[in-house]
Amino acid sequence: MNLDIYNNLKRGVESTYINLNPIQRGGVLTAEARKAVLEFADGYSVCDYCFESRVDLVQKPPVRNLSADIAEFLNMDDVRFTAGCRHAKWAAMHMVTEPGDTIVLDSLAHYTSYLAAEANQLKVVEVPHNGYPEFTIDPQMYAEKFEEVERKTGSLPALALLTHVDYRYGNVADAAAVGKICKEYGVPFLLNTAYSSGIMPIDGKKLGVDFLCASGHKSWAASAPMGILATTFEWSQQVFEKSTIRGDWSGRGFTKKEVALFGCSPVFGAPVMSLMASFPAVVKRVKHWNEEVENARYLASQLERIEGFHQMGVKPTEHTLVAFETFPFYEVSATTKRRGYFLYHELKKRKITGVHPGMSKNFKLNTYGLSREQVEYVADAFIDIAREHGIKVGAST
Ligand SMILES: Cc1ncc(COP(=O)(O)O)c(C=O)c1O
Repeated sequence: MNLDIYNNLKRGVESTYINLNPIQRGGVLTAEARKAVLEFADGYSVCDYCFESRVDLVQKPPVRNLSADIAEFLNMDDVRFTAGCRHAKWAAMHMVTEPGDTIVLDSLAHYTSYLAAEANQLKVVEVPHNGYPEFTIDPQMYAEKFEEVERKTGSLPALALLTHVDYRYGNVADAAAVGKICKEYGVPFLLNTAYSSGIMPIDGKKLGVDFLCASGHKSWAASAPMGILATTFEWSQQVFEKSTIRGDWSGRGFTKKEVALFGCSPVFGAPVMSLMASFPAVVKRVKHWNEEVENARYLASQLERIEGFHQMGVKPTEHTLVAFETFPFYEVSATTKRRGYFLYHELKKRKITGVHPGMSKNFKLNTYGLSREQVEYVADAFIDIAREHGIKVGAST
């Protein structure tokens, strides 16, 4: 065993570079969060003053307040902290469905939605998207799928899941319309806000959401693994059901512990404290969502000046995660020694990172949190790379 490899660990990504990695933009810590992470880095440091056997009830540091404030911020009634959005989805499914049930989900759902269903022994029925180039989800298709499930199984689906913003094209789905259909049919509605809450304003009640799942490390400026499961008063008791198990020999029971949270939230320590320390900044930043989208639209318009480049998904984009089809770069890659990696290296030379190494035919990027100057710099860099490789660039409009 060579233990030296664990010394002096470094991330290997220059902090001065512009990072366009779609999954990373919304999880960049605030300065306050960096301080809190150091202060609470030790294992169970959040539990110094735990008197009620659950992290979400701890008052010093104010985790109890944070739960209530996040519920208010999302316009939901009750909140718990989970090990990522994936755990939140698993937990909601686990507590409101039975093995063998069917759930309906959008065909742009993240793999963790499918795996959460699989781990709960659920069958999935997909709502199709409308295909190239927009890939949108028609909310009305949820009603069609509900009826299809009822015809085939004799009962309505146990749950409907919608990915509010999908990870492939950054399309913002019409959650309110899906929420309304769910209410009409009486199907519980789970909204995956991994790419929306924490960066854009979300009102769970307005959207008709029963279970709102969020990702702290993706969109709330928190350290991983951090997730949020928010629900309504109607569901709270069932979703956060307390343990009833009893040792047959010892007679021991754990009646304060919540089953789907493994008793106590599994994210005490750095994750929850970074979420807490970033929360005031998050409350403020969602108010600037329109400016963020304007930056992404600007970048898309500049990249589309490059002949053969097309933005995919809804146009103009309604999110900061944007996907592009970039065939001319693919053609260039075939002529360079570095093949598909040429783009990665060209960007790296310009101190830009986060576009997946090896991608040149299409890629996605995220401008969230970048200044306008940084976005302009990125646009100029892509245009520069195109010109250097003989690709035509149209005039700026
Ligand atoms: C749409 C979507 N949902 C969920 C996840 C997973 O979130 P977490 O890592 O918090 O479990 C991702 C991660 O990329 C995602 O894109």
